[in-house]
Amino acid sequence: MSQPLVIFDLDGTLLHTAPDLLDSLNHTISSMELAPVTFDDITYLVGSGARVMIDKALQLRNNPVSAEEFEALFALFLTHYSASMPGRSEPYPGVLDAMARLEDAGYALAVCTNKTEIMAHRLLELTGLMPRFKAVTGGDTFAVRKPDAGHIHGTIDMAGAHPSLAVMIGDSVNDVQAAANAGIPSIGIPFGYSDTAMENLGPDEIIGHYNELTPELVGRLLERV
Ligand SMILES: O=C(O)COP(=O)(O)O
Ligand SMILES: [Mg+2]
Repeated sequence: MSQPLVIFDLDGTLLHTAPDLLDSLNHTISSMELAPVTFDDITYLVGSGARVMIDKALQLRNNPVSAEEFEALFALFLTHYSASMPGRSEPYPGVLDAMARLEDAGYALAVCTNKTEIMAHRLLELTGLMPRFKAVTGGDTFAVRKPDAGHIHGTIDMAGAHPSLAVMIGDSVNDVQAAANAGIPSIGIPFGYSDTAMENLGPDEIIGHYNELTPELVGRLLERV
């Protein structure tokens, strides 16, 4: 029997990355002389990967660009973001203890993020967290990404786990929806980057702090499946 698996989203769930994402995004759009976006825009901008984030920022500033210009902006973002890592990004309060509790209880851990795979790996390497995860998949690892069930199922496969013994933890509609599409339970955290209140997204559980993320809670969710 495979190990039960707890899958974390990355931006806004495992790590508070918004200040660094914002810096790199503003560096990127300033190349087009566009006014910076603000921290309040983050809940709208983050959650579907850097391409969507840049696209939404351009829409906010009413500044459509050609496909070629867009690729140049995306490259500029990746270069700046990669060079700035780990920047000010840090784990949310209590998440490292929660990970340790789950590991001690026999759970394996994985990350399923819409960040590009190379950025997710680099950030987790630089924060020292990479060795903790059986699999880390990004928005470009497979042909599909969250909210598509295939992203979750691909992550579970890579971790050597089984969908009947996996739980997803995330901060946005993409996470809750991907879990529902994949037929696995979800835990929503309300302190990340979502422009819809977590209780309206319908996860199986909501935790207000990582001290509520216990092996007992995950075990209960898995029994319910
Ligand atoms: O960076 C993003 O837009 C999405 O990242 P997440 O899936 O880890 O929340
Ligand atoms: Mg997120």
